[in-house]
Amino acid sequence: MDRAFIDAIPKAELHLHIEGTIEPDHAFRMADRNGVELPWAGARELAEAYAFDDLQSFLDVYYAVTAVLQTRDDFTEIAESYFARAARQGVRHAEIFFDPQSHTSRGVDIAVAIEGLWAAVSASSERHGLTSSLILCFLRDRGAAEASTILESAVPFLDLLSGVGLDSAEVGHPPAEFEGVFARAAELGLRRVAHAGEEGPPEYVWQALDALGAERIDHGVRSLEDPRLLERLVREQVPLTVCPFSNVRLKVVSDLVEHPIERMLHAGLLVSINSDDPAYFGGYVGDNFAGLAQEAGLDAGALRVLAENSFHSSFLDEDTRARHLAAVRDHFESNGHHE
Ligand code: HPA
Ligand SMILES: [Zn+2]
Repeated sequence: MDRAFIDAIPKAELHLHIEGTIEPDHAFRMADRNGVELPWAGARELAEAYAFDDLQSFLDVYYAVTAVLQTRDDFTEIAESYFARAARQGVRHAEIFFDPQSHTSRGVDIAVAIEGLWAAVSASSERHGLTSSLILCFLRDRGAAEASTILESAVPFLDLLSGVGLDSAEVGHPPAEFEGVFARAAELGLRRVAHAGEEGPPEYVWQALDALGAERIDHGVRSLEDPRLLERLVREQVPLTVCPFSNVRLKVVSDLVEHPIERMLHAGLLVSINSDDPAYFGGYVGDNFAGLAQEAGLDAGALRVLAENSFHSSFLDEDTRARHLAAVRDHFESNGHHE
């Protein structure tokens, strides 16, 4: 399969942290413009810091770089750059995460983040040919009380949000602690997703489903360790948004060849492929698809199912989903990759 064919597969991206799309050179351009001192000498030194041992070692760099984001335009600009790159790799719909606490904790108002991102989201269809929406994530290591405060501060912007999520350092911060916050989010009409089973145990996936009412699990790769959980995820067709490059870079798996994505597909799980933090983990969603094809040997049939799953896992309405699924079918059939 050639790269152009892979990039042209219509895809939805459902696990993408917008703060994880700031490329090193862009970070330094914004830092210079805003008079922010980054703790690296330049873009090359920053890129060299992208050798991670685990989730926490990545998060330390990721939060440090968010300091460059100061104005509405900065937020608009990073979302614009992401949409431009994503569109070139076949993304037709993106449900993007943002971490407001990483901004409010530095004195940047939540309105700056949401309004800045919204300017790009609301224009993404016209400018980049892809639809998009915003999912507000709570930083689980900052606790439930702060999550409640941030959720209430987002209420004036409810129309600009599609859902809430849960991210940041997983181990030691079980989903059940956020039961009340997620219940309130549901009451506000927001969709619910949660990171679970990345570094944390299968028990956290159970909690995300049962205590939080999560409609999608972000990562969830450790679910394979629990046969009862696996059976439930298959039976209920709970979407798992898997991020292969991220899993390799954060040492959740040793390399792409060892990645369990094919096992997950064969088990009947509703898995999709996503880039997580593409500026940090070696590539965007098309790069993840291409990596799996080249290194892990995934064939056209597998890539097709993964692309279809991305739309099945999205919060798009039925008609829109059906339109995207027809585009996936046309892509494979008109290019001679019949199953
Ligand atoms: O992969 C992730 N896991 C948890 N928190 C995150 N914040 C950005 N990326 C991640
Ligand atoms: Zn993530």
